[in-house]
Amino acid sequence: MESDPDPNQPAVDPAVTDTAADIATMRIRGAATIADAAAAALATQAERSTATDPAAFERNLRAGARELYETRPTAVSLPNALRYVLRGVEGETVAALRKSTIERADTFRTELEQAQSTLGEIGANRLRDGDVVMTHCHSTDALSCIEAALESGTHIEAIVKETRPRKQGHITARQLRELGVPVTLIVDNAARRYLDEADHVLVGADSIAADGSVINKIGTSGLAVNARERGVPVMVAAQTIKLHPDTMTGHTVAIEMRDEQEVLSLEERVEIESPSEGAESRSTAVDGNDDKDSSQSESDLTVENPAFDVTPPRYIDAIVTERGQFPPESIVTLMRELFGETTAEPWEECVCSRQTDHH
Ligand SMILES: O=P(O)(O)OC[C@H]1O[C@H](OP(=O)(O)O)[C@H](O)[C@@H]1O
Repeated sequence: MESDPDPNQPAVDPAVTDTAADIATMRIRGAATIADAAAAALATQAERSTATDPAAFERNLRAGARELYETRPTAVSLPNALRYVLRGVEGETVAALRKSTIERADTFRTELEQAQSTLGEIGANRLRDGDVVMTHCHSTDALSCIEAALESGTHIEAIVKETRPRKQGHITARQLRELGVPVTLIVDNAARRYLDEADHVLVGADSIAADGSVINKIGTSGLAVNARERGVPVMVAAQTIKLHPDTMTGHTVAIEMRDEQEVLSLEERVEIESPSEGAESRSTAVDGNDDKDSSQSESDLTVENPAFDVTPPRYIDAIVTERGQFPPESIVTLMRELFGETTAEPWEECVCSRQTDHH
């Protein structure tokens, strides 16, 4: 086994860096899936760490956790997963620390899967035979409710919102069709019209704040307001790993702003800004020509691409978790029970950090 080249600068394993890149670029996406991948990456970091002493091992692990944490800011399942794993790291030797990290990550992943399936069974109780469910984005927690309903013989149909700009609605449509659910795919702007045909709005969550606000894919809040106006109940399917502990102490949830090119390609930007310049300027822009890049930065055409929005609790009928169904206003009691007063950053949680503090 190689020795650690520089124990003061622990190397993050390339597989962890790859997972972080996949999360940042959304090849790995969805709050629960991100949490699962982050826990798996920490186990990989532990498994492959070349550290020869406990302090170096701990630095390795914390560096990996930090790299994963810094990928996307909104889904709290990511820091909650890192915190869960790091809290279970214990032992006096590298071998013991490694073993406990891997076991803790495995436990986390198993519990995540179990929580989703329990949540699904609870959520399915809200769905009646023949109900039509309108979905937004793609949520494995929301789909778990539909899957459980189908398993108990309940017939469900779905109206699936496309979900611009990344069209995660296509993933939802594909998975629902695989389950045999009749699907009507609509553009986001058609949602209010089709609410007349829906019995439920069913969405997931990236984070849930202490006041019961739900942070989910951009467009959720408008959908919920329209659903309230049309008398369609809004159900949020969210494992407790989506509860955001920092909001108990007054912090707000950061809303991720993503790249403008998810909304407007460079070519489309040129079409808007200089339609008369024709194909030549389009191709230089697409090639990433430096002059074009600098003119873009000086442009007065601004594209904003927030990935999430906040739905106030008054527009939500129920938050369904693996611990039961809650009115949004009462979710804080569950948060206190589960998290206590936790506010530390996930990489500060590692038990062995106490050892490095003395150095
Ligand atoms: O954990 P599950 O229920 O799978 O997904 C929860 C939420 O994560 C997704 O975010 P993104 O597509 O990663 O930006 C959507 O906002 C979805 O509702």
